[in-house]
Amino acid sequence: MSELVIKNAYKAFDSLVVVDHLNIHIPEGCLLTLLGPSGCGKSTLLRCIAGLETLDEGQILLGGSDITHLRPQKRHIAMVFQHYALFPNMNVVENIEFGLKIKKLPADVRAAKVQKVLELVELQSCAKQKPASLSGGQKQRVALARGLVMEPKLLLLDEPLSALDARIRKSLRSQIRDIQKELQLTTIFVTHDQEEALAMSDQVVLLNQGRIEQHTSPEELYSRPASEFAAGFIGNYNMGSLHVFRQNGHHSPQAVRPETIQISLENGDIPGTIQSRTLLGSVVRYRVHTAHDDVLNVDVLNHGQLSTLSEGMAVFLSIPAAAVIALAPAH
Ligand SMILES: Nc1ncnc2c1ncn2[C@@H]1O[C@H](COP(=O)(O)OP(=O)(O)OP(=O)(O)O)[C@@H](O)[C@H]1O
Repeated sequence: MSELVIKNAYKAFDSLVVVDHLNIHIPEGCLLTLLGPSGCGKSTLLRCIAGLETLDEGQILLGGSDITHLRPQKRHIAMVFQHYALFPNMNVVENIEFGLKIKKLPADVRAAKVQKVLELVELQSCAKQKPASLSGGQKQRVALARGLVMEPKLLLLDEPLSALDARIRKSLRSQIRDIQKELQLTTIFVTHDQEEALAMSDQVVLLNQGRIEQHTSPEELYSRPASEFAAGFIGNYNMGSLHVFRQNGHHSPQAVRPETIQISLENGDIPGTIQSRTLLGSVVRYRVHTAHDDVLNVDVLNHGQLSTLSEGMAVFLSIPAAAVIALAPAH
């Protein structure tokens, strides 16, 4: 069993509270993403779990054992950082093998383990290359392999894709997810990128100033954000003091996703005028100025007549009641 339980974790730097009495349970084999804006405490929490920082209060249990005060080397945790920190004078195999040598494993055992992870990260063809001759994505796969070869109980990934270009990011994120699923490895992934969080995770914890704003599935976080902060961070919600919400008798904060608003040339509840049209790839986003002086973002799929409307056109919008989400106010 390698479930992770974080109990009442608290960490402050002088008067700055960075991890504020957090409780998180991560089941075995789960990939949980810590998501949140810069400075919300994601990396600090991760570093406390790895043993690179100490908690001021609270407890961390891994597979039922209390690891709160163990040295990092004793925790059976692997960590991959944004910057790969590979040994430049060692080739790929030597980099991956390093931790096994420290553990004084026999050469044949080391070789078999290294071979296995080389295949897992698909780097067999680069085995003898030095880091300087590798691409960013390959270096990050070596860093991952170096962690995996130690057969950790927990994998910590601290923004491992941030330094890579968009195309490599996407392919490496699905490769990491595949490997994590194959090994059934309990994993915490840190990012401030909502798309990455939604694409990769079993569960997401959205952090705001060291506290949990919402802990849920990616689907739920996207479709049912619980608070103004969550809706502001995820997706492109229409929010704020919109007339359309007030006229429906809603006085608490509300949000509605751009793709749930229906747009029509003939009929609908809310007349308006197209202010701008932006092509986002598979989706076209219209900004529509309504007769009630709201400005709403409306997304339509990029095909058919409704994706080719132009600025200044008169349209009608309809918002299904079920698409309107009630939010808790920001604290
Ligand atoms: N060793 C330290 N000493 C003092 N303050 C620190 C230390 N480490 C982090 N902090 C502060 O704690 C806060 C949280 O930092 P942390 O790196 O955990 O945030 P983060 O959510 O990971 O942000 P980012 O996405 O920018 O990495 C920040 O205000 C940071 O300046």
